[in-house]
Amino acid sequence: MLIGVPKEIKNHEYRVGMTPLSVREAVRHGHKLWVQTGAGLGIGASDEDYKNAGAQIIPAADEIFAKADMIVKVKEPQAVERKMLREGQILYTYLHLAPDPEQTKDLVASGAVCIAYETVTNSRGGLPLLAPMSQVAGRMSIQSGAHCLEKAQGGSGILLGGVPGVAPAKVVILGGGVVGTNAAAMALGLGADVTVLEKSTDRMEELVARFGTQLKTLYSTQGAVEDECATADLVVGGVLIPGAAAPKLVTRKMLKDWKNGSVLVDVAIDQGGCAETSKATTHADPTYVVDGVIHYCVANMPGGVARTSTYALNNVTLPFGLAIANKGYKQALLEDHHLRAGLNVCKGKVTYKAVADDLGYEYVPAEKALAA
Ligand SMILES: NC(=O)C1=CN([C@@H]2O[C@H](COP(=O)(O)OP(=O)(O)OC[C@H]3O[C@@H](n4cnc5c(N)ncnc54)[C@H](O)[C@@H]3O)[C@@H](O)[C@H]2O)C=CC1
Ligand SMILES: CC(=O)C(=O)O
Ligand SMILES: [Mg+2]
Repeated sequence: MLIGVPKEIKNHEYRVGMTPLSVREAVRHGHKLWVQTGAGLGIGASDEDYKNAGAQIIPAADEIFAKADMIVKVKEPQAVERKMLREGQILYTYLHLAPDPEQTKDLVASGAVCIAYETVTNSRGGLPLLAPMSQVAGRMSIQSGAHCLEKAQGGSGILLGGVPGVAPAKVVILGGGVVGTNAAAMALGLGADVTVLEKSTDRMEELVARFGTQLKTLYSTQGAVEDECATADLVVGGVLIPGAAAPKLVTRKMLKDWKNGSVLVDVAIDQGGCAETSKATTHADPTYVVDGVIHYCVANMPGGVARTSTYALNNVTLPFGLAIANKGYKQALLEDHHLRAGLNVCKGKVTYKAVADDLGYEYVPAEKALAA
C-alpha cells in the first residue's frame, strides 16, 4: 500500500507520524512510502535519512493526501488537511473527537476510515497508543507547572520541593492513571507534598504499592476535589473516560477559593479539559489567568519534546500500522478487537459510542460499519 506521512502543521508540533526506522520497516514489508519534505526535521531526521530508509520525498501535502492509501500522522487533522481526505482513505492518528464537533463533522463528511490512536485498547484494560504520550505529558506537567509557579511567570513564587526549613509545595493530581502516575513520580522526586485523587480503588492500591506512604491518595468526590484544590499550589488534571469528553471536576466557582498564583496544568485538555475554565492553548502561548489561577492547557504537550515523543509513539503505533498496511484495514480491524476499538469514524458513520453520544450522532458499531 502507499503510505503517506505529511509534515505536522499544528502550532509548535514537531513530532512526525513515522521515524526513518519505521519507514524502513514498512518498506521491508513491501510498502511504498511518501514522506513530505522536512517532515522529520523536528526530531533531527533529514529528508536524506528518509530517502536512505526507502521513502520518496514529496514536496506538498496535497499530493500525499491525493494519492496515499493510508495517512499516518500524530495530531488530529487540521481544517486544511480534513478538506484533502478522500472517501475510503485510511487516517491513522490521534483524533480526540468527543470535544471537537467541527472535526467530527468533517471526518464524517470525508468518507475516510479514521482510526484514533487514543481509543485502541489492550488486554490489560489500558490504552497502549495513548500511554507513551501520557507518560511524557505527565512528566512534563510537573516541569511546566514548576515553571508557571515562578514569580516572573505570574505564579505565587513557590519552589516545588521547598528547602530545609521551608515547607514544600502541595501538588494535587486529579486522576491516577498514566498521566497521574508519571506526574506523581516527578513531583515526589522533586520533594513536593503530593496527593492523587482517583475513582478507582484498584488504581489507588497500585499507586500506594508503587510509591509507599510518601504519596497520599484520596477517593475522588466533588467535595474532596473542592477541599484539596483550595489548598494546592499546583493542580494537574489527568482524568479520562476513554473517548468521551473529560468530566468537569473543577467548576468556575471553585477557583475563587484557590490560592492566588496557584497553577492548573490541565493535561486532559485534549478531551476538552477537566475544569470549566479550561480552553486549549498552544506551546507559543501556553497560559492564561482566571481568578488568579494560572491555566496551562497545551493540547499537544509531547510535541514540545518531539524527539523523545516521536520515538516513544512509533514504538507502539508501528505494529498496528503494519497490520493495517499488510492486511488492509477491513481484515486488520475485524481480526483484532483491540485495534477495532480505535475505529472512530468509518465511511460517514460514527463507530465510537462515547463520541456518538457526546456529539449526537447515530452510533454504528464498528463490526456493522465494516461489513457494509
Ligand atoms: N495535553 C496533552 O498533550 C496530552 C493529553 N493527554 C490526556 O491526558 C488524559 C489522561 O490520560 P491517561 O492518564 O493516559 O488516562 P488513564 O486512563 O490512564 O487515566 C485516567 C484516570 O482518570 C481516572 N478518573 C476518571 N474519572 C475520575 C474522576 N472523576 N476523579 C478522579 N479520577 C478519575 C480513571 O480512573 C483513570 O485512572 C487523557 O485525556 C489524555 O488524552 C495525554 C497525553 C498528552
Ligand atoms: C495524546 C495527545 O494529545 C498528544 O500526544 O498530543
Ligand atoms: Mg482538538
